Amino acid sequence: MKNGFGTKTRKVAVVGTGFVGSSYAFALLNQGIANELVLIDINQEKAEGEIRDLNHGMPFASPMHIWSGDYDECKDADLVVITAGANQGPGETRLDLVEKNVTIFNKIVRRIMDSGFNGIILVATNPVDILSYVTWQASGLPKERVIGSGTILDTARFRYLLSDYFHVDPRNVHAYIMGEHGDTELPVWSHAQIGGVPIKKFLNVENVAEHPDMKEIFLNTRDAAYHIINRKGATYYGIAMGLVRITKAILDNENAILTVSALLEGQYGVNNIYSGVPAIVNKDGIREVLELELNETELKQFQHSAHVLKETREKACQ
Ligand SMILES: NC(=O)C1=CN([C@@H]2O[C@H](COP(=O)(O)OP(=O)(O)OC[C@H]3O[C@@H](n4cnc5c(N)ncnc54)[C@H](O)[C@@H]3O)[C@@H](O)[C@H]2O)C=CC1
Ligand SMILES: CC(=O)C(=O)O
Repeated sequence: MKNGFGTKTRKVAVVGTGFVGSSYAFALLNQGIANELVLIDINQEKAEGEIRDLNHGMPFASPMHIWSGDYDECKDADLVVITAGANQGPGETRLDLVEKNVTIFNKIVRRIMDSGFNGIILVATNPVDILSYVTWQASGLPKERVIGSGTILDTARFRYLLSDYFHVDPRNVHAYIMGEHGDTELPVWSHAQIGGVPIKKFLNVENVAEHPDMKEIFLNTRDAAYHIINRKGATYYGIAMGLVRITKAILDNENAILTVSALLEGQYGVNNIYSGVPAIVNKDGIREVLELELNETELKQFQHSAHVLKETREKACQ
């Protein structure tokens, strides 16, 4: 479909215009990735305020039509990004949010689907792996078209901290965080490399996982959200940029490899769980989950993480 700018419409709807949703909208506008953006929130005044503020930046950005609306606006969206729901207070884990946010999601997803929507849903609300599963179930969409932001942010934090330690551009650091976006996530040291050179060669050690500096880097990655929430109450810029990265991979049909939350059906010995894994993302959503050869410790950690996600989901959804 053509829009008023004479270009193909790339329409994104955001449900939830709090810290994460509004930062995502701002990053999307700055990067000129979509040309139609609709913001939906239970607090319509908040969504309207964000629209006005974003629109005043338009003379400095690529043309984009931004407005606030209701769920019927999802009907012809290419992508709906859900960032609505409760966030963590100091000391709260992501899994502590599960009951509140499952209840909210059941309502939101029904309203999105009632609009006639038939695109891709990207979930960011926590606990993101469990809510991605709930969205997949409640929407009836194929698994490829329900994506969680997974460990995209954790992987970015990890790459940044490693780049800072080794004094190398983070774009040249290739290392994944997998599993739950949360306390049971794991660093995949066995495949971590910088410009093609394994990190163990840089450190001149056999077991990177036992290196004290690498242990500290992983802990600072895993606990980054707690460190930020204790200082400023919430995290939003990093995830907003991660969500834009996934959006670009979808709208530009990039076949990009990103650590997102995907439904696992036997990969890594795990079934019927959404969890953070490297996957190929394109216009159809998740094209393929990559199955890395994890070492024994990593595989056990990944399966433990999946077990915790499954138990939490079953308790919350019974
Ligand atoms: N996946 C990730 O890496 C990250 C996820 N998050 C998660 O994102 C979520 C949002 O966080 P913030 O934006 O900081 O929270 P926030 O409280 O600033 O915003 C939440 C928004 O959701 C709206 N909302 C609540 N119930 C709704 C409903 N039924 N329908 C429509 N809108 C509704 C609220 O009015 C509010 O505007 C949280 O669950 C947080 O934990 C935050 C950072 C990173
Ligand atoms: C809040 C959250 O999930 C994060 O910053 O990782």
